[in-house]
Amino acid sequence: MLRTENLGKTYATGDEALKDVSVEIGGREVVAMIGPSGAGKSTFVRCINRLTEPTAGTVTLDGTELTALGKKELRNARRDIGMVFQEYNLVERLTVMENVLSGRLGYVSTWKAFRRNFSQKDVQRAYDLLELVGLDDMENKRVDELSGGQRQRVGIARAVIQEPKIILADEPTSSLDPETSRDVMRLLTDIAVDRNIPVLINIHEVHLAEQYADRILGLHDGNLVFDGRTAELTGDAKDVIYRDEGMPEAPAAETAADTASTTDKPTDPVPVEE
Ligand SMILES: Nc1ncnc2c1ncn2[C@@H]1O[C@H](COP(=O)(O)OP(=O)(O)OP(=O)(O)O)[C@@H](O)[C@H]1O
Repeated sequence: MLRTENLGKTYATGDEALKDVSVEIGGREVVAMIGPSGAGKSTFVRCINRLTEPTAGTVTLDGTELTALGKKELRNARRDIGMVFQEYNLVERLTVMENVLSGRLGYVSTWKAFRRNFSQKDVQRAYDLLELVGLDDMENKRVDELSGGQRQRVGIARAVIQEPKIILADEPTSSLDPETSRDVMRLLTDIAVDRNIPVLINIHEVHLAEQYADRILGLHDGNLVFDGRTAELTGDAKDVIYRDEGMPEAPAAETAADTASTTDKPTDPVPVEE
């Protein structure tokens, strides 16, 4: 269970990006955080694992108060949080397998990691995950040879191999085309169920949040102005979240036929030019 209490962030510039945000996220729910540009979505996600240091409030994961930890303890605690990034954050010149295994680095000794000496169990886990994300037989490809969707799948496999207690995804679909975005969202929702962990996704596209999330958090100007089941996200609720800003439009290609296959298995991603 992840709990934030009165979480706040004021940047050195004086920007109050997050104000008193208190939420609990647990079970295997998929939670989408939506809101206009600059509402504080990335700040919230990054404050959870202290990639950005909060300036107020607390973050607790399964009883451990992350905001109270020293550097070394925090490094250990971060193993419990799988991160998926907008720009993938992979090591481009390494292979798919090496990138996935790097998710285990927190678990192997520095010496072993230096020699890239992973246990057979970890290697088998990586193979299983590559199959899960639809990248079997691609383990020896260099990441810079992959499409955007394939890279994001590597990023997801790297997060899952940590065996985290929660996955945080910071704009995981922003660099992807609509079809690949849906594949990635479907994969993240499948992982929540299969691994029995919650997934928090910070996302611009409201239609994807509505299609895939169980619960929506709405931020406006650093304030949590909506926290409810996806079905409760009415037009009025969207007006509160997006007041004065305008809601991002769904892409024109987003038709009923496009969305009908959401329960299918993920298909191969469409290559994306980067
Ligand atoms: N490093 C920083 N230093 C100063 N201000 C920052 C910093 N990062 C973010 N901000 C400010 O904090 C506020 C929230 O930014 P944040 O990136 O969290 O919003 P967001 O909802 O994720 O936006 P977007 O959807 O455009 O990515 C904005 O006003 C932004 O300008």
